[in-house]
Amino acid sequence: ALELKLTPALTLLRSTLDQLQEKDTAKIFSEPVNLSEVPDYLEFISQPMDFSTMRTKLEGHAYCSITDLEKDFDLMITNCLKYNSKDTMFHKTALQLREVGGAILRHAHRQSQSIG
Ligand SMILES: CCOC(=O)c1ccc2c(c1)NC(=O)[C@@H](C)N2
Repeated sequence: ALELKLTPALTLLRSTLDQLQEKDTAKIFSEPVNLSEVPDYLEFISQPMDFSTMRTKLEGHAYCSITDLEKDFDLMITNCLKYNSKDTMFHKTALQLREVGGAILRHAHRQSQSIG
């Protein structure tokens, strides 16, 4: 039935998002960049993204596949790499999260193929 078919897909999306967020130990990606703290952020970044926004989208059925989730993860990382210069903790942290996140997403893609 439909409800049985959808549940594994949502469960895989949730567990993948949880695994990605767990690797953000400094929690710099947990919430949207604070625009009062970083007033020029939107001059450089047209589409902000963060894990709380991704979770709201996930629960709102905005992601139909792991690929959809991966697109927002990549957006979040590239925003950080663009805005923050190479010598910042933010930039270095984003590079590391991109690597470890890639492995998590590759595994999730494989699992997704097996649940159809
Ligand atoms: C309370 C001050 O917080 C920040 O200035 C700040 C807090 C979190 C941030 C960030 C800035 N910049 C970023 O690019 C993303 C990755 N995270």
